[in-house]
Amino acid sequence: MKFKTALVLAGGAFGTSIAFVLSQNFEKVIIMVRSQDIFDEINRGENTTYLPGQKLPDTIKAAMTWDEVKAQTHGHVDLIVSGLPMSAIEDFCSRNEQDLKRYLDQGIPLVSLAKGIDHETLKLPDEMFKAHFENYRSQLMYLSGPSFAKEIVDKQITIVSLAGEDKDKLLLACEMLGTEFFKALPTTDVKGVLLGGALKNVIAIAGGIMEGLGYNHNTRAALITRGIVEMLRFGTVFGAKPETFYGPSGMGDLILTTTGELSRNKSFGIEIAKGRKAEEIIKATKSVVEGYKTTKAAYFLAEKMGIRARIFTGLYEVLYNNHDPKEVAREMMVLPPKFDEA
Ligand SMILES: NC(=O)C1=CN([C@@H]2O[C@H](COP(=O)(O)OP(=O)(O)OC[C@H]3O[C@@H](n4cnc5c(N)ncnc54)[C@H](OP(=O)(O)O)[C@@H]3O)[C@@H](O)[C@H]2O)C=CC1
Ligand SMILES: O=C(CO)COP(=O)(O)O
Repeated sequence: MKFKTALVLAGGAFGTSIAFVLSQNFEKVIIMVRSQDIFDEINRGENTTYLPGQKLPDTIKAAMTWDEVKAQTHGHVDLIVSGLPMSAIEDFCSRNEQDLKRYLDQGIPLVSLAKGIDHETLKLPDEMFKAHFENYRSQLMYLSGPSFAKEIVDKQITIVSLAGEDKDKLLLACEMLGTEFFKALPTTDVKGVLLGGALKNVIAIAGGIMEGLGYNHNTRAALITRGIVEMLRFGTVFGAKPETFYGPSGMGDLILTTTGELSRNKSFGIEIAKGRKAEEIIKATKSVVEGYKTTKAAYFLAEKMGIRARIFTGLYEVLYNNHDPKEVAREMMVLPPKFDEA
C-alpha cells in the first residue's frame, strides 16, 4: 500500500464509496459516523443503509468519536475526506473545529465532496470551509464530477475534477485517490468546479420533472444544452473558467444526472411531476437531495447578481411557489428569441 491512513467524515453513500476508492491505496480507512447503526453496519462490512449490496473490505472501519479515531490511527492521518452534505458542513465544522485543526496542523489535504450552494448564506462549500480553516486554505480541495456512489464501488471507470489552490498538494491528493477505475483531474478553478457540481443538480430536477410529464429525448437534450448556458452565466459572475463547465464537474455531471436513473435529484423531479409536494418528498427520503435547496440559492443568486437564468428561476417557481411546470415550460417556449451574447 502506498499510504497509511485516511479519515472520511460521514458514512453516507458517497463518503462510503470514496472510502472504498481509498482502500485501494491506504492500509486503513476510518469512516467517522454519528449513529450506532451505521457504525455497526460498516464494521460488519456493508453500509446497508446508504450503499446496500456493496461489500466493503475489512480495512475500512468506523469510528464515532475523535478518541476512537486517534486510537485507530495512532494520531497520524495522511488525508481527510469530508462526505458531509451542504446542510451539515457548518454544524460539523463548528462542533469539531479544534479536533480537525489538530489533524490539519500535520499539513495534510482535506477534500470535500459536497455539491451545493447554501440557501441562507449563498456560499459555496469553499467559503464554508474557509470560514473555519482559512489558515489551511492551501490544504482544502473540492471533488466534483460524474460519479454515482454505487457505480464507483462497482469499479465503473469514473473521472472527476479535484479543485484547489496548491498544485503540489492537488497532485498528491490525485495520487491518493487514483486507482485503475477512479481518476481525479487537478484544476485550480475552485469556483468553476463547485458551481458545476451544485448547479447541475438543479437542472437534473428540472429534467426529472420534464421526464415525469412525458417529455423525451429532444426535451432532455434541450435542457442540457440550455442548462449549461445558464450555468456558464453563473460562472462568469464568480470568475470561473468557461472550459471548466465543459469538463467532468460541469457537462459531465449534467449529462450523468439528467440521464442516469440513479440520480436522486432526477428521481425527486419525477415525483414532483406526479403532483407530490417537495417538502413531503424530502421528508420521506433518507438520502440527501442537494438540488432542492440549491434551487432556492440559485434563484436568490440570480436575483442578486442579475443573472439571466430562466430554467433556474422557473424551477424555483415550481418548487417553492407551486407553479405548474407545464405552464412554466410553455412560457419559456413563447418568449421572443434572443441572441445569447446579447
Ligand atoms: N451519492 C452520490 O452518488 C454522490 C454524492 N455527492 C455529494 O456528496 C455529498 C454527500 O452525499 P451522500 O453521501 O450521497 O449523502 P447521503 O444522504 O447518502 O449521506 C449523508 C451523510 O451525511 C451525514 N450527516 C448529515 N448531517 C450530518 C451532521 N450534521 N453531522 C454529521 N454527519 C451528518 C449522514 O449521517 P446520518 O446517517 O447519521 O444522518 C450521512 O452519513 C452531497 O453533497 C452529494 O451531493 C457527490 C457525488 C456523488
Ligand atoms: O452527483 C451525483 C453524481 O455525480 C449524484 O447525483 P444525485 O445526488 O442526483 O444522486
